[in-house]
Amino acid sequence: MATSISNAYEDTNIHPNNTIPLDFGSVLQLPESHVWTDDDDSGIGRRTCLARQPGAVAASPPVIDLRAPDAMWLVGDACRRWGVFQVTNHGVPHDLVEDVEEHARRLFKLPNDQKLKALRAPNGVTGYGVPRFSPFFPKLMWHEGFTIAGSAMEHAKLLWPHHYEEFCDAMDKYKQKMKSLAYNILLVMLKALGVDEEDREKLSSSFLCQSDGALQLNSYPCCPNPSQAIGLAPHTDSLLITILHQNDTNGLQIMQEGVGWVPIRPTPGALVVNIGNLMHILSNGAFHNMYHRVVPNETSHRFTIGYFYGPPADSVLAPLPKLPGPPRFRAVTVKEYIGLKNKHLEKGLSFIQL
Ligand SMILES: C=C1C[C@]23C[C@H]1CC[C@H]2[C@@]12CCC[C@@](C)(C(=O)O1)[C@H]2[C@@H]3C(=O)O
Ligand SMILES: O=C(O)CCC(=O)C(=O)O
Ligand SMILES: [Fe+2]
Repeated sequence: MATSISNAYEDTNIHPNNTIPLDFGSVLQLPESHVWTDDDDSGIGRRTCLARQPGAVAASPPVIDLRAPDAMWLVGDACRRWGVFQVTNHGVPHDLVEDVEEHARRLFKLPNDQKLKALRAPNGVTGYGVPRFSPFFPKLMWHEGFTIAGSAMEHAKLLWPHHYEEFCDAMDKYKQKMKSLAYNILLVMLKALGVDEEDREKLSSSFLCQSDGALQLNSYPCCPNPSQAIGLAPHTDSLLITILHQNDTNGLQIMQEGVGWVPIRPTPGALVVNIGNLMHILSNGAFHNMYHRVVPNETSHRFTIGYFYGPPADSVLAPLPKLPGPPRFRAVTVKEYIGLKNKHLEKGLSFIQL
């Protein structure tokens, strides 16, 4: 039977995740379990920012109209320079995005004991819980999430026994829209890498047409002491690309070497697109492997919806042929790579470097 992207994540947890999210509504101050200090690898101490000339406008990743005539060039430049950009004119209906965000708010507003009924299994993918990579860190993140790999129905029934359909329908509709948008963005990226039509056809039939994605609903509640907390610890995403809707609350930051943490401010109607490890490998390192984190805030609840797009677990990935320079990575199956990432986190990539 054909594999899917979620097969790459099942049973690859080296560190089973038995932690449950804090009941955020019940705490008035930051619990010790959630206090991060400079050496907790949260990047909290890494506030290095070059002194900018007064009045200099800080550079930030571009907002690209996907229907603009020079979209392909802009996407390629952003992938090389930043590894992230925002897109408008993406074709995902605004009311669908709003509807999915409203369902996420409804889910996270449920009482803590109700949410825990849909807890993700320690070696599972779908369900409610702390970030999957939490076991790598000594402290807990100011975050609760709900992952949907495949159907959400089983877990949604636990949350809303009598009316789970509307949640599942909205998520399915959104996933379908994300899948076609991600496919189109991947084709633009391949063109930007100089891959000719014949090779694009081959890649499309070999793994792109079978690629799909998982949804991650993220909630970062208001935090009593945000300077000592972290919403999501610094990381890179593992798959090809991530497409992220963020509500109107800031929090996402990317690490720009030599500058420090650069905010990606929400642009109404835009979606954030970032390069994952598999796209970094496919581009032979040309597209930047974007390191990012989320910082919480005191007064506004941040919600985001991430769509993680990748090929089936048994797909073999390697740097595309005909790219300039010698290959920098060996061939790897998606399942093997995810296994390396789940065991070694960011060091996983070094195991396939040539
Ligand atoms: C399909 C995916 C992609 C996941 C796992 C699963 C669902 C949630 C994604 C994240 C989201 C938070 C960072 C990360 C590193 C994490 O721990 O969970 C991501 C991970 C990956 O990019 O590998
Ligand atoms: O919520 C955000 O702003 C970013 C989420 C993220 O990086 C992730 O889910 O991988
Ligand atoms: Fe991420």
